[in-house]
Amino acid sequence: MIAPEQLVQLSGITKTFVDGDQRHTVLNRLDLTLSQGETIALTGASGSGKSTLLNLIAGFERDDAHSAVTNSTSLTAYSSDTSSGTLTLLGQDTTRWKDRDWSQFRQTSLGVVFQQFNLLTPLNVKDNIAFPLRLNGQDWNPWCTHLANTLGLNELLNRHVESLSGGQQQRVAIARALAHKPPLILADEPTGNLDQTASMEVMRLLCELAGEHKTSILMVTHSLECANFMLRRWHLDRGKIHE
Ligand SMILES: Nc1ncnc2c1ncn2[C@@H]1O[C@H](COP(=O)(O)OP(=O)(O)OP(=O)(O)O)[C@@H](O)[C@H]1O
Repeated sequence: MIAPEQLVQLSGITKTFVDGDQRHTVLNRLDLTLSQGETIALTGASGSGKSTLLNLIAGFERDDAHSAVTNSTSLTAYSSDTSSGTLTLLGQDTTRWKDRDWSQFRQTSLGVVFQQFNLLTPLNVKDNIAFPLRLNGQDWNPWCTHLANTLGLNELLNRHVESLSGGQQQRVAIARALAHKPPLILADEPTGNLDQTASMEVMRLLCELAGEHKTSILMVTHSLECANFMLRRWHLDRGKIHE
C-alpha cells in the first residue's frame, strides 16, 4: 500500500528503444519514490535517459509503450520484462490508465517546464499563464497575480510571448506550470537557454513559489549551481537511479 504523500513511485520499470535490429535498454528495472514537497535534481550523462524518465512520468511516451505490449515490432517499446513494472502516480497504479486519465492527471496535477519554453506563441503572457486553469474550467485568479508579481511579469501581461527575451519567456513558462497549483513539476533543463544570472534568478523564483504549496520538483539539469537549489540529487546511470 502506497502512502498518499508518495506522489510518484516507479517499481521495476524497464524502457527500451528499438533501432533497426538493435535494442537499447535505457531504464533498467528502475525503482524510485518521489514524495510530496521533495525537490530533486536529476543528473546523468547525455543519453542516459533523463528525458525518457520524465516523459514516462508525464505519460508523453505512453502510447508507444502501450502499443509495445501488444505489438513487439513497435519502434519504441517496453522490453518484455516490463510487464512486471509499475508506475504509480498520486497513489494510483497507471497500468490501466486510458488517454483521458493521463490528460486528467496532466491537467490537474502536473506542471512541466521545458528547456525550449514551449509557450503558446499566438497568445499573450496572461493567456499563457491562465491556460492550464482554463483547461480546468477556471480563470485568472489571485494566485496568478501573485505569480506574475513575483516573477516580474505584471508589466508584460499583454505582450505576445514571442516578443519577450529568453529569461522573460522562461519566467512565463514557470508561472504557467504553477498556475493550477499542481503537486508535481517536471522540469527538463529549465535554465538551459539562459545565462548564469538569469538561471540563478529563475531557479530562486521556481523554488520560492513551488515551496509555497509544497510542490514537488523533479528537475533535469547539467548545472551544479542549479542542482544546488534542490534538496536531493539523483544520478541516472546504466538505467538506474543512484543517490
Ligand atoms: N523515440 C526514441 N526512439 C529511439 N531512441 C530514443 C528515443 N528517445 C530517446 N531515445 C534514446 O534513448 C536514450 C536516452 O535518451 P534521453 O533523451 O532520455 O537521454 P538524456 O539523458 O535526456 O540525454 P541528454 O542529456 O542528451 O538530453 C538515447 O540513446 C536516445 O537516443
